[in-house]
Parts: sequence; C-alpha cells; structure tokens
Amino acid sequence: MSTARTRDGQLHIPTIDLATFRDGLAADRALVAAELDRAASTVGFVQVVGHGIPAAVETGMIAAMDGFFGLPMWQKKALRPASPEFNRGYTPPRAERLSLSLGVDSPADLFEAFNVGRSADDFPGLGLDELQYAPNLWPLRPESFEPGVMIWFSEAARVAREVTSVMAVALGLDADFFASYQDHALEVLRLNNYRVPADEKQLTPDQVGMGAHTDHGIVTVMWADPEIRGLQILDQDGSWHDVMPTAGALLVNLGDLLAHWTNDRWVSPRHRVLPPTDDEGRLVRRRSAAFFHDGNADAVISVLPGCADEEKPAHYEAVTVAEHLATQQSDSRGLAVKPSPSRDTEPLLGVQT
Ligand SMILES: O=C(O)CCC(=O)C(=O)O
Ligand SMILES: [Fe+2]
Repeated sequence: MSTARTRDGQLHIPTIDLATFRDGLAADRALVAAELDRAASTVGFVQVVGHGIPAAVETGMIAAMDGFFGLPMWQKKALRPASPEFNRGYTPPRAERLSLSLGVDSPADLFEAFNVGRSADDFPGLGLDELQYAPNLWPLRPESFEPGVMIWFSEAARVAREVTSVMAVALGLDADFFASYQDHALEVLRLNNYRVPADEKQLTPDQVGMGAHTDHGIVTVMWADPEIRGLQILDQDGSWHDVMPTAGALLVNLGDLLAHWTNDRWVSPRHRVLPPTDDEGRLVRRRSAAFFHDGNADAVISVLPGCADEEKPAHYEAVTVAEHLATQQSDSRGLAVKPSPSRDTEPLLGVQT
C-alpha cells in the first residue's frame, strides 16, 4: 500500500486509449504501455478511453442502479446477505467503515451499495470455495436489473483484462502474462449510491461518503457520475486531490496486489469519497460502479523477478489472493477489528437510516 506521488504538486491523471493498444502498431502499443507505466508509478489512477463499452450498456447499468436504489428501504434490506462475510447483495447506508481496513476510525460511511460477483457455479469442476465465490442475490424488481448489471459486469471484466495486458507490456512481460492468474478470477461489481442525507445538518465535518482505503485486488474499473465532486486521492504529502472522470471515460486504479507484485514500483493509491457536491458546493447524489478484478483465489502473488534486485530486495512475502483479501475485507466491515477507543459506539451492521 502506498500513496500517490505528485509532480510539481499537481496530481495529473493520464489518459490511455485502449483502442490504440488493441488495434495499433507495436510502436503505438508501446506508447500506451509507457503512459500506463507513468500513471501506475505516480498516481495509481488512469482514465481509460477507447474501452469499447457501448453507450446502451452504460445506460442500462445506470437505469438498473436507479431502479434498485429507488426502491423502499424494506425491499432493499430484503436483499442483504445472510452473513456480512458474503460480499453479495445489499449494503445499507452507514453499514461499513472502509477506513478501518487502514486501522483508522471514522463515522460510518454514507454509501449504500449492491454487490454482484463471480460464483462457484461459473467455474464448474474447480471446487471453488462458495464463501469467496458466493451465489448472487437478485432483486425481482426492477426486471431489467439483472440483465443490465450482468452486461456491464462482463464488459468491465473484459476491460480489466485488456488493462492487465497493457500492464504486462509496461512491465516488460508477455502481453498474456497475467492470464494464468485470472482464468477463475474473484471479481465483484459494487454499485455505490451516495444519497443526499435527509438532514444535512447532521453531517459532522469528518463525515465521509466512503472512508479512506486502498483497493485490495489487481485493478478496479470504475464508472462514476461525471462532474460531481466526491472521489479524492491522497498524495505522498498528505493532501487530498479531487478526481472527476471525463464523460465517457472510465477510471481505473491499481490495487494492493500490483504494489505487491511490483515491489512498490507501482502505487495502490489511498482514496476516499466525501459527501458529493456539485459546482456550487451543494450536496448532490452521486453514483459509481466499481468493478474489482482480484485474480484467482488460489493464485500466489510474489514479487516479479524484474522488480527486485540486491539494491531493492523483495519486501513482500508470497501470498495467495484469498489470504490477502480475507484480512482486508473483513476489517472494513468491522468483522476482525481490534477494539479501539472509538467515540462512536453504534453497531456497524443493520443500522437504519
Ligand atoms: O465512488 C467512488 O468514486 C469510489 C468507490 C470506491 O473507491 C470503491 O468502491 O472501492
Ligand atoms: Fe475503492
């Protein structure tokens, strides 16, 4: 885990064009890979254009989100998982504190979310753990929810793989280097809804939409409402910087496993979401869809040969994806959190808003 490095105090998020990498000549592909290397070594975020996701697929996913999050709370809560260890279904507002995964306490996060992921049934014959590869929970309404979300899911999965090909080239590896780590990848799409709280005056100055955290897997492919402030990245000097995607672009950020693989040559950036605001500083609703591409649960991640030498020895032990995720995710839900002298004693789960 690390924080973003600025250049001249500015946090610049480079843009890469996946279509150029897909269809371009070797020299064009090398330029895209170099740009990604620059982004990965500094800010840990990149904007992706030329991703090839049709506009209708984006519209369908947004309509699915709006339809589901617009349901009455009792209907949404019926979709909560039987146990919070299952990363599926509905998470009500103020049910998680992502900053706990960094050992930092904060008021409970404002976001509500719906999680969808790969299930053991998607990979017959592999005997995968049904806690990690849990079955999905689908709402009956809106009817278009499941197809709309699943099409987005498979497109985001494709984009994640294309980005990892660019990464492999950027690291001087074969373009398909990561393929053996991602053929039964743990993948979760978290649809996030940051509603304007009913009583704005209740917001304390330290209230966050989503607490500071790093993403734990390989890469996150994210759609977010353009031109709404909320998402911020921490730089190495401890300053937070706003990040807003350009309309039509996706934000892609690196997760902890890439920092591990590259022995911290690349950055898994610390980020958070403030209560979202528009241009005039008014609180507004904001939506995001974060697709986490975490790799095969049984894949062993050890520092890549080209990323360690006598001067900079490997400072990460080999770890499986499942081992790594187990500790990180349970922390953010307060499942494995050490007692802290918190001023806030409300229970973490099942809190009504
Ligand atoms: O909503 C956002 O912009 C960020 C979401 C995020 O960081 C996450 O879901 O891990
Ligand atoms: Fe995140």
